[in-house]
Amino acid sequence: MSHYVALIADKLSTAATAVLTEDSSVEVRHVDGTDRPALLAALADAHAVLVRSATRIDAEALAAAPRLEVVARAGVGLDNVDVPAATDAGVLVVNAPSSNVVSAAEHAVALLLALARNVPQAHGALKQGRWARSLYTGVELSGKTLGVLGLGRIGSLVARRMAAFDMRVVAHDPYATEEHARALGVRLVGLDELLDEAQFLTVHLPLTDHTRGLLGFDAFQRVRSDLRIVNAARGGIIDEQELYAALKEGRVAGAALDVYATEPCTDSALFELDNVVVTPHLGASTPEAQERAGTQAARSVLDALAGRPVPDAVNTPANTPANVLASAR
Ligand SMILES: NC(=O)c1ccc[n+]([C@@H]2O[C@H](COP(=O)([O-])OP(=O)(O)OC[C@H]3O[C@@H](n4cnc5c(N)ncnc54)[C@H](O)[C@@H]3O)[C@@H](O)[C@H]2O)c1
Ligand SMILES: O=C(O)CC[C@@H](O)C(=O)O
Repeated sequence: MSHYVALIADKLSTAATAVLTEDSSVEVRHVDGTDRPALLAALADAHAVLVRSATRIDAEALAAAPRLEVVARAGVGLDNVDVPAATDAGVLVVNAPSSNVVSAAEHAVALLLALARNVPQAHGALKQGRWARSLYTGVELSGKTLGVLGLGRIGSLVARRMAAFDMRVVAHDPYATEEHARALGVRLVGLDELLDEAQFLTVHLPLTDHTRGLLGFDAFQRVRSDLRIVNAARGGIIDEQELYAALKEGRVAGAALDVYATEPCTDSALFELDNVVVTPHLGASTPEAQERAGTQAARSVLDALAGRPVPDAVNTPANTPANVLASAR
């Protein structure tokens, strides 16, 4: 009888382990994927590895994993997995594309509201005994223009929610259809128009070679000075030094960030600015999202190891799950 090792390299919901152990041929092992030597050693025996966003599965990790058949990302973003290298190695990559999108969208909305009304700053001041009412005057959302950069799953959920606040929502996404945008009450615009018009801007792009640094010097030169930016997608999409300069010089009014170019991030010049609200990559951190992400990733692992079709496989169609697994065995 086959024996498979499924390596859990980031903290996943216990429901993920429960799903994996439904199959008696699967042995679950754990490793701290941020401990690189430990990860590389543990990968030597692994047939499957399950990660969130902290563990990097790159060419070096794949080379250390001769038995690997599937990498499962318990979440959306795949910037920590080298998908082309996995495909070359005959390793299937899957994610859980809808598992945490509601949590991520709700967190972006929370950041937007916190930013508009200075909630964290006022909360901090009052807890220190300062009744700072005039210092923390906010702005209304109603009637303001929200720019949504990336009208995919999360961007669309945020657009729908913010339209209910009577915001005028425009979006830039070269792959979104007019029909989809119209159904959300959103107007599709070019990137320059979005940057010119937005009073709030929320980023919902994947981090790729095309989106890295997309919001940098040029973008911050053309935006309105009352712009408030929310980024709950990926840190590298915004150039942090350029954002800092724009905030410091009053070319941008505020920013709320959940994600950073390098994580964990505990020491950033941005943290010194009073018009910056920050959270430590919490977008997907709800029990609801984690249970869905963990169980969906685990089910995909079981499907892959059993040679069944894997609906959430990302390195297809050139490498169908069957072909990828056949070449890996
Ligand atoms: N903070 C968190 O915890 C958290 C949680 C989930 C997802 N995320 C991040 O959010 C990202 C978006 O997630 P999603 O589920 O909405 O993904 P998605 O694939 O559904 O949507 C991304 C959208 O971006 C568009 N896009 C791609 N390149 C673009 C470009 N250059 N300009 C404009 N639009 C472009 C795509 O057409 C797509 O519609 C993920 O890739 C992930 O990195 C973060
Ligand atoms: O694993 C996490 O908690 C973050 C996941 C999130 O950034 C994603 O891309 O799905």
